[in-house]
Amino acid sequence: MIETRELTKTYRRVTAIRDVTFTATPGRVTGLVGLNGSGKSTTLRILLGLSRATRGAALINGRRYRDLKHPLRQVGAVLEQGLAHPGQTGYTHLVTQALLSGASRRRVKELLDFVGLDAAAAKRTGNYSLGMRQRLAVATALLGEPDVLILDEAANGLDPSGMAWLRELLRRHAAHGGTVLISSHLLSELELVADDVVVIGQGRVLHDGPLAGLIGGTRLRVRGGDPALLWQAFERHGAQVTADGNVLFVSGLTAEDAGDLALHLRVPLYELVAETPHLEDVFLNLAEAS
Ligand SMILES: Nc1ncnc2c1ncn2[C@@H]1O[C@H](COP(=O)(O)OP(=O)(O)OP(=O)(O)O)[C@@H](O)[C@H]1O
Repeated sequence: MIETRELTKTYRRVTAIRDVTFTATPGRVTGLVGLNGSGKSTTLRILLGLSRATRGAALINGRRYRDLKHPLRQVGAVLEQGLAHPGQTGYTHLVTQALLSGASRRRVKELLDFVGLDAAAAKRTGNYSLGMRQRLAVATALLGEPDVLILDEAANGLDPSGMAWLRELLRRHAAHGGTVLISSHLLSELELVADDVVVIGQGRVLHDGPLAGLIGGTRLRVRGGDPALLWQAFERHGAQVTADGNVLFVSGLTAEDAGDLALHLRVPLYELVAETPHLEDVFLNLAEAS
């Protein structure tokens, strides 16, 4: 479980975050989304004890990071700037980190295989691609088998198959009861993995809740032979209807019901599409409204 309460961080004249309050619950993937400079890294760095809050609380499993008894076994973190020394091989880096978290060499080997770096384990990390460095960072985070995972822009540099791999890993971690908090400025990345979303804009929480609630309901886009007749029939069925020329936008009705009604009226349909608003648009609206 991750909790922040009225978390505020001020750098001289800049307030990076103000009164940021949210919870990331076990068993779910929580996405922290915001434009560049909105305060995501600041929030995550405070949670991980890398920066001090000016005010408020940042708790992991009910404690501040510095008060955790076995931090590396409770929290795994993937931060934007990789921690591996470029002269070290992937294997040496993991073995060194394993000593800190009390993990065995067998676990190191398992993880190299798990993140797909088996073949590159003997290469220096300085020669790794960005995607390989991200995979190594994920392996490092998993060393201590922590239940809480915190990832800052972890999908950066991953190709589509790497992204799919990371999504699957995070979903599986949550399915086993783990807590996952992942930040991104790309909403499309989180849309496929997050159960809950915390939207942050200019250091403030703009939305906190299930992803489905943020996206809102699906609406239908309907184009047919007699728009006025369709409009009346849809409204009689309790739907809300708006129009743009001959195209009707209908909410509160399933595509099946709309199709059946049109058939009953013998009005031909040329287009019947269920549209889900894109998260990017929802976010831009929230950011503009703030
Ligand atoms: N050490 C610092 N000194 C002064 N201002 C800072 C410092 N760190 C961050 N800030 C400011 O705080 C605000 C939030 O920055 P932060 O890095 O948390 O945003 P972010 O959402 O993670 O952005 P990005 O996606 O670009 O990493 C920005 O205005 C940034 O310039």
